[in-house]
Amino acid sequence: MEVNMKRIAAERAVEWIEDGMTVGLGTGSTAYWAILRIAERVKEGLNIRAAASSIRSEELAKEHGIPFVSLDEIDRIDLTIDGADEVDPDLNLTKGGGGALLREKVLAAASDKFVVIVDESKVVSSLGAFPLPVEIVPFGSRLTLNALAALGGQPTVREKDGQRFVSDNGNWIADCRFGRIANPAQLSAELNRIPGVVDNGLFTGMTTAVVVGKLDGSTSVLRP
Ligand SMILES: O=C[C@H](O)[C@H](O)[C@H](O)COP(=O)(O)O
Repeated sequence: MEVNMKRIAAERAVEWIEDGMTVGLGTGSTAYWAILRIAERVKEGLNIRAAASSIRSEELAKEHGIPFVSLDEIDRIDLTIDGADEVDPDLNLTKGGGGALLREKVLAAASDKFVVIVDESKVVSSLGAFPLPVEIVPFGSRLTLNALAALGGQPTVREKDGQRFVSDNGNWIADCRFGRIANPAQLSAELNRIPGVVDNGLFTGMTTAVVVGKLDGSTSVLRP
């Protein structure tokens, strides 16, 4: 039987959720499995409340009966579980393949623990093979794209099903190709200095642990 590496990583991370916690829900095909497992644990009696990093994760969680809390009602999140597109040896991440990077970063920054769940193909020696998503405001986008290009990002505005992709926040995503990213924190700061950039998919110094699902059916946990 084929091993579902995303699912085993997700289910292992969900074991870390304890009664009474406020839990942040990530977005994507790996976070999907975490949400389903959390829903099972809630049905078994786990008492938590959850906040989500995207409209689709919120809908999935509500559909499966996970008690929900608005971010406007809380000051901290105990534990957020989310996927990633790449993880480097320092546990810096590229995120935003699904376009949810801004809300994901808002949740991660407010979380006491930020646990990342990936299959082993996402663990890389340096970030950059996966195009870096950058969320930009539509206003003046040509100027913002010029600034991203000047930094060496070769930006492409994301499309989905032949239409411009619009984030949950009404913004666009510029997928950038910087090649190997030698200093993720520095690049992240440079990107966020561009006025039309809302945020970018580099998550540096935020990760508490990475749970890696492996082809042999095992998991491993990476810590900074
Ligand atoms: O915007 C999407 C998120 O950052 C996802 O967590 C990331 O793209 C990983 O997604 P997946 O688990 O589907 O590979």
